[in-house]
Amino acid sequence: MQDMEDLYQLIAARQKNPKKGSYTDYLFTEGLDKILKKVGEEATEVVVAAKNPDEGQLVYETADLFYHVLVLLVQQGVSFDQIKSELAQREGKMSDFKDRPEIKNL
Ligand SMILES: N=c1c2ncn([C@@H]3O[C@H](COP(=O)(O)OP(=O)(O)OP(=O)(O)O)[C@@H](O)[C@H]3O)c2ncn1[C@@H]1O[C@H](COP(=O)(O)O)[C@@H](O)[C@H]1O
Repeated sequence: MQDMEDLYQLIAARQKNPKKGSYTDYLFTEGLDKILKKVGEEATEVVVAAKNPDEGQLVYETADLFYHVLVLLVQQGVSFDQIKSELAQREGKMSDFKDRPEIKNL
């Protein structure tokens, strides 16, 4: 089994030591705009899949999106720990969203 952090590290290793013929290497060679295009496409495919009764398709497209987002983070020099820290510091802070004025006025 490969978790997200392992996959991030593998992608970072591909950037450091390019592997000829690798799709990941192809994305890094093409650069930021290509990676952004893929993230956008994959996000759209997740949206379409979620409206489809086939749960497997949603799982497949979500995995594609996660992979491409990890490639984007590596490309931009954002570490996996930065994402983990951001999520961790939100823990317990988001539960009072109903008290926000903009929510109360809905
Ligand atoms: N998780 C993934 C993963 N998910 C999706 N993809 C690739 O993402 C592409 C998405 O398919 P599309 O049809 O949208 O794109 P395409 O037509 O192939 O290519 P484009 O010209 O559109 O870019 C496919 O080519 C998939 O192979 C992935 N490629 C690699 N990984 C992981 O990354 C690791 C390292 O991969 P490589 O370095 O590429 O061997 C692998 O061991 C895998 O674990």
